[in-house]
Amino acid sequence: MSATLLDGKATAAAIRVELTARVAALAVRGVVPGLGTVLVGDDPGSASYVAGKHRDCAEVGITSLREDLPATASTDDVLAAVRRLNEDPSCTGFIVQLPLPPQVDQQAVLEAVDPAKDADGLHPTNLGRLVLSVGGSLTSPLPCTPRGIVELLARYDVPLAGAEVCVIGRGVTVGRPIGLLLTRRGVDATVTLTHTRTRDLAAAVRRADVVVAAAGAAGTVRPDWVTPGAAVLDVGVTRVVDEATGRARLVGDVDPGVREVAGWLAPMPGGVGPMTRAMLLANVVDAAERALG
Ligand SMILES: Nc1nc(=O)c2c([nH]1)NC[C@@H]1CN(c3ccc(C(=O)N[C@@H](CCC(=O)O)C(=O)O)cc3)C=[N+]21
Repeated sequence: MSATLLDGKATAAAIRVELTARVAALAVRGVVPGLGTVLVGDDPGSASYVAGKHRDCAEVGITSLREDLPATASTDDVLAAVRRLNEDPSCTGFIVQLPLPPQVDQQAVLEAVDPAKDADGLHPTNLGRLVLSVGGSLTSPLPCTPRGIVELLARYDVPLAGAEVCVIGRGVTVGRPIGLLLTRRGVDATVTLTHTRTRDLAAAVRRADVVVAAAGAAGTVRPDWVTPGAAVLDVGVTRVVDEATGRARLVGDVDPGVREVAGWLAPMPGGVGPMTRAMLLANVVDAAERALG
């Protein structure tokens, strides 16, 4: 038996249709949401992600604004771009594409974003609000990938209440915040956060009903570690060069054999990535609705 695919591509497309209707309703009230992006340098991967975000915006009726800076930009140059978007009323939400070049103070840049316009949900104020809200409604933006994962699991009715979740990877965009979402009242999962120094990763994965693989290391999750029927979400993206063809391709953290053991699988590509993009749009539309009251 092969796992049921958690189809992030199709789910994200359905979410974009829902968002298109909400954007049309905002237009009736005289508001057009606008997503800004700050892109520093010319990394082809980052450029292609940013281009994808602007395509998504066009599809749902969100205006896009771009601040493209050279790879040599200083912290002050990036802070100036952030301030322009903070002050631009046509920009209702924006992101600073990560990673930033080493000479730019990433922490200072993320803190300079107006928390009300933080489409990534990565501003300290919004991460803090997430820490502080154990239950009840959260009106601040959520980090896009964690929100996308919870949304994908919910739409496929993967049980989370009382479930054991193993998160692999302690990164700020996925591993650290996702436990906060999954342990909220009403979601009620139990979360183990593992990382490169975890003593027995295999044992932690074997206990899990849900595995979130966000380590960024190809083949981390072995088929014999996965409990039959578990849900496995592949969040890793690693560039590998094919020995035979010499061509680069992207691979996830999950060994291909896991598909035969898992009950559900969010593959890479086609799983969590498209959901991340859809949640960015959702954060922008949410912010525009909140601004109207
Ligand atoms: N401020 C900021 N916010 C981000 O959200 C952010 C970032 N910086 N830096 C880089 C990472 C990476 N990321 C991805 C989003 C979608 C796919 C995606 O849609 N991937 C496709 C395959 C690749 C493709 O088709 O381009 C898929 O999984 O099906 C991948 C990666 C967002 N990031």
